[in-house]
Formats: sequence, structure tokens, C-alpha cells
Amino acid sequence: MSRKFFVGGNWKCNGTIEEVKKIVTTLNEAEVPSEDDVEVVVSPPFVFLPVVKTLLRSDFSVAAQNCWARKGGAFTGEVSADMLINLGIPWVILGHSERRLLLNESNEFVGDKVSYALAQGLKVIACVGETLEQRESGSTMAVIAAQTKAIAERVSNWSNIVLAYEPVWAIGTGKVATPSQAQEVHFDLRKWLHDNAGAEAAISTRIIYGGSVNGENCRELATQPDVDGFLVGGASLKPEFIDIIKSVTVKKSA
Ligand SMILES: O=C(CO)COP(=O)(O)O
Repeated sequence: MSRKFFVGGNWKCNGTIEEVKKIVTTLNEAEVPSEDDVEVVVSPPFVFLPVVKTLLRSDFSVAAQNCWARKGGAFTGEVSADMLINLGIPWVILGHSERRLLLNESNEFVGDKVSYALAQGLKVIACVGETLEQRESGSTMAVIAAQTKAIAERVSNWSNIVLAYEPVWAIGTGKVATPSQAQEVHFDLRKWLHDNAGAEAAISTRIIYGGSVNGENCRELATQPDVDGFLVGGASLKPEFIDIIKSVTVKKSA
């Protein structure tokens, strides 16, 4: 079976309303491959989600960058999965390393969020990845396995999850993983899924790469058999995001 190429744009905590509208206009005017070949999802900050959802072309979709781990209530500052569903937001990014590291989100907390979000009907981009120190000490796969296990223990159906492998050392650093480094981890993660979540999850779950992806380096990364797309930070705010979407054509001919 073939997994549909997936390109996500994580805008993080960036942009004014004017800048956001400009990015949406650029995306709306771009000629890109059909949604039969590539799924495109952009993730603005919460406050811009409704306007982006309204203005964005209908073949692209939107994601929130986080949501709360259970039903709403007395949780000041949080946004619940139920609210996202209520607004027609289909996707949410969970477990991003910036939240794991800056806000001390544990593997278990991320697992709880993924489980609750899926149960409410959201689709989830779940992020995993090791720090430089962990890579250098040889624990890359152990770290990623523990992060993924906390999700696998709480979820039985993987059909609405996209796994994003985002090595922390590659995020925002300009230090992209080499195609073989990305392929190696994606292959191992798929094998882990096979052994721990079943053959179906391993075959059909898209594993996308994130960390300093740009309009140039995306093409060779896209040729790797277990790289099913990208989660893009900085470059998703620029017109080169369109080149990254177009890297699906390299994938198809690989
Ligand atoms: O964190 C990322 C996407 O979620 C990647 O960020 P950069 O593409 O800016 O390195």
C-alpha cells in the first residue's frame, strides 16, 4: 500500500494578522500537486486558527499546535480538543519538543493528550525525537521508543496519527539530518510500530521528518523509502514551503 505524502507547516508562535493573511494568500495562489498525492496541513497559533481556516484554500487543512489532555473546565489558558472539533479544526500537533522541553511535558502527558484528542475525533501529528546529547550517547532509538510507547499504550487505532520524527538538534538550527540519518530512524520506528502496535500500524502510519527542512534539502530526503513527508517550521512561513509541497513529485518518481 502507499502512504499519502504529508506536508505540515508549523508556524509556531509567529506572525501578525497581516503576515498570516499574506502567507495564506501566497499558499492560495500557488500551483501544487493534487490533494490525491499530497496532504497539506498548516498550523497557525490558536488565535489565528479561525481566520486561517476561513481564508485557506479548501484542498489544504489546518492544525492546532496543542490541546488539553482531557475535557475542558477549570484549566486557565488551555484549549480543549472538544473546542477544536466544535470549530471544525481537524488536526492537532502534540508532543512537540519545544513543549516537551520548555514546558516539561512528559511522555505520559503527551500520550494522554493524543488519546483524548483522537477520542474526540481529531487527527494527531505526534512528535518524537532525541536531543544531541541523547544521540551522542547512543540512545536515539531508546528515547523515541519510550516516547512512542507512551502513545501506543493509550491508543489502539493508529489510522488518525501521523508520527513526526523531529531530532531536537535539527530544529531551528539549520543542521538538517542527512537523508540516511532520517531513513535509519524512520525505518527503526516503523519496525518498532510493527512489533508493538501491529503490522497494519507499521505499514500505514505516515512517518514524517522535521528539523531544518527547506526548499533545497527536502528533495533528497523525500526519496528515502520511510520518509512520508515533512513537518516544517521556519520554511513554512516562506514561499519555499511550496517547493517542499512539490517534493512529492520526487517521492513519486523515487
Ligand atoms: O520544529 C519544527 C517543526 O515542528 C521544525 O522547525 P524548523 O523547520 O524551523 O527547524
